[in-house]
Amino acid sequence: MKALIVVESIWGNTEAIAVAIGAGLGAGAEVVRIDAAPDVLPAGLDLLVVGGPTHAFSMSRVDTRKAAKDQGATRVPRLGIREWIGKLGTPPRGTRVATFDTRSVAPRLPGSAAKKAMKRLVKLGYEPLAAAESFGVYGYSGPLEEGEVARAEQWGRTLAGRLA
Ligand SMILES: Cc1cc2nc3c(=O)[nH]c(=O)nc-3n(C[C@H](O)[C@H](O)[C@H](O)COP(=O)(O)O)c2cc1C
Repeated sequence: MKALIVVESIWGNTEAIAVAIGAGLGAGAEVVRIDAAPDVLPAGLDLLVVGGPTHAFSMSRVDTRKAAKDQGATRVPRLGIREWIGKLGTPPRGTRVATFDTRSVAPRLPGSAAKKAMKRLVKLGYEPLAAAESFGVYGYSGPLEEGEVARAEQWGRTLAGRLA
């Protein structure tokens, strides 16, 4: 099984979820930060997993990442999953996809980057392996809601089970 997990993260919460999903997926899963994500996907990929923070009800944009910087974030990626997905072409037939996001649970804000990402990826020709999934963080910078790392690892195991 070959899986690539591409993650955008500003304060590290979404990245921690990505690492846990990778552990759940098991051997053959690789986590890559958005800044280092390849524009052309590796050959023989069984599963692409894409995750990012929910910003303004959707995937981040230049202005929302700037807003994060203005709030003191120091590790703001130069591009987000929205722009990265925009560079992807049609995948080989049968390439599966899963998407996840983090979003604020206190205060509880609406929106899901994962749902928007899934819509774009399905339009490109990826086949969904699971419904878009969300994980909770407190406020903008976190930490993650209790139990979310374990739930992410379990979600990774579920994905691996569906691929088998
Ligand atoms: C500019 C901005 C807009 C945000 N908008 C939303 C939102 O619409 N809905 C939501 O649930 N969370 C929102 N958040 C909270 C983010 O989802 C939260 O910062 C993110 O999950 C943290 O993940 P990270 O540490 O990986 O960056 C927003 C955060 C920022 C900085």
